[in-house]
Amino acid sequence: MIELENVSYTYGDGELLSDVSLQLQPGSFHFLTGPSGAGKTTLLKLCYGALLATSGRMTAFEQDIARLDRDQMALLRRRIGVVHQDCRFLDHMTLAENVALPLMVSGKGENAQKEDLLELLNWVGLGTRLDALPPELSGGERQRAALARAVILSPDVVLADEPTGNVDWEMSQRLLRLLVELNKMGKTVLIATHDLSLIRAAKSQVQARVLRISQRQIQLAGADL
Ligand SMILES: Nc1ncnc2c1ncn2[C@@H]1O[C@H](COP(=O)(O)OP(=O)(O)OP(=O)(O)O)[C@@H](O)[C@H]1O
Repeated sequence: MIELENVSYTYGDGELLSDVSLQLQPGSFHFLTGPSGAGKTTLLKLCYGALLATSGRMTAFEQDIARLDRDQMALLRRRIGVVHQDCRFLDHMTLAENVALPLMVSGKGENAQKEDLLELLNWVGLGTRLDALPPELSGGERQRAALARAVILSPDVVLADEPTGNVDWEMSQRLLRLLVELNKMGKTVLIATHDLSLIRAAKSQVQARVLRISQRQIQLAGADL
């Protein structure tokens, strides 16, 4: 579904990822871990085409990401939902409007059903917060809204960058359950996190592969987490 073949990435002052190969199979669940600055966010950006590999080949849905034109890239982005580390809401728009934004941008806003939006917001437990403005939301509410926005276009793949950053343990478990639920619906899920206790907690809920970025390489983490 998403494949990296001998991918390297350099920001300018040295190579961050070196000759990395990885496959995300349809319906799989992955954690991506590693120390701060190891390149987790960068790897996610390569997966959804926000960055292009310095060398090597990135494939998504059997298409070479580097060869996509603007329209093809837009279609790719619809098939990959991203929960960004910093959530990135527009503060003058309500929670419901923010979550619905991808529908508007993709031209699906006209046909969108209010009931579907409400169902999605109920699913993340925000059905009563539709009119709240982003600055009024708690950290956990923001993260759940970001998750709802990431999946509103029914993507095949969900990439979540530290989705449980800045929330307490109970909320991180709630977010994890939502991501596991998405995976059980057939979506491929990749979570970048430095929170090893989250990974341990997931073990009883889902069969997940744990990848670790270390010294510019990606390794499969052992059972010693
Ligand atoms: N746009 C950029 N230009 C130059 N360097 C960058 C840029 N973005 C990230 N970096 C650097 O690349 C390295 C990896 O950053 P990245 O955000 O991918 O790591 P990360 O593993 O996600 O870190 P964290 O866990 O702290 O979020 C860092 O040293 C960072 O400073």
